[in-house]
Amino acid sequence: MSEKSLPRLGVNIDHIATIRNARGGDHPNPVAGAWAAIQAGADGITAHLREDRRHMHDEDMSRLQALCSSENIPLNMEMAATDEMLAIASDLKPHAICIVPERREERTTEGGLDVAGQIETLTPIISKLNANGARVSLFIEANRGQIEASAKTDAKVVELHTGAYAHALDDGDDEKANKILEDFRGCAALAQSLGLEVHFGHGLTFENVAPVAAIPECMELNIGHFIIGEAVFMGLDAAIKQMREIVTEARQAA
Ligand SMILES: CC(=O)[C@@H](O)[C@H](O)COP(=O)(O)O
Ligand SMILES: NCC(=O)COP(=O)(O)O
Repeated sequence: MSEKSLPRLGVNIDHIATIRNARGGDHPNPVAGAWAAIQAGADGITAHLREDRRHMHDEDMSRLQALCSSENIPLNMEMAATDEMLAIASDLKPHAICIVPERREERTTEGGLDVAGQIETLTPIISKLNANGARVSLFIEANRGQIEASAKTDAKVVELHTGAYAHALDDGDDEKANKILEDFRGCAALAQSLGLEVHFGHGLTFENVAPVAAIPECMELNIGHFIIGEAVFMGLDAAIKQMREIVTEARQAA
């Protein structure tokens, strides 16, 4: 079988900071976690600086950027489209920025960004981030209207939110999960045809990642909560390597 291009594996280290913050000290340190993830073969580090700073803190982001640039590994900063975050990102200059929706009261990122409904406010922010040297992605649901709107901005990438797919499988609703996978395939092809690179992320696990990794347009997967949780049982190195193995096998078999 000929070698197929493999999706990059971005490891999201937010929830190392969640554990650290439970006690307010410095352990476990997310930057040390990022270093360990890089040693285990992560292709990139993803970190979400939330407006409420529930996990990553500003100084974590500066230290992550220093680590990633010295290791020559891309840092993907997730952020809301606010003036505060734009100013931080402009100083930090990470390799990539993923603009995500944020609701202060939410438990996690519960949906995709409404690019179609906010195109006027998002476009100048994306342009400023681009001018600052970042590759900008938009975290959206697999919806054709959102993809078409994303292509009208200066963003180079869309990351399709896999949360609803993961929840459908958790609920045993295979029919719904399969329908969402069909949407992923159609939307990934549409996005690529419009010149957008396609990433996927949120709620991905050893159990559910394979069909997503098999989508030929998928260039990057961003996975955090499950890998960090699984590291409690098998170690971070083994969890990342196992995820990489599943992703590679899925893509090679596609
Ligand atoms: C956008 C996204 O999906 C990530 O930010 C990730 O889920 C981080 O964890 P929380 O959503 O729990 O902050
Ligand atoms: N953009 C999604 C991400 O970075 C990781 O999401 P999760 O695996 O923590 O749910």
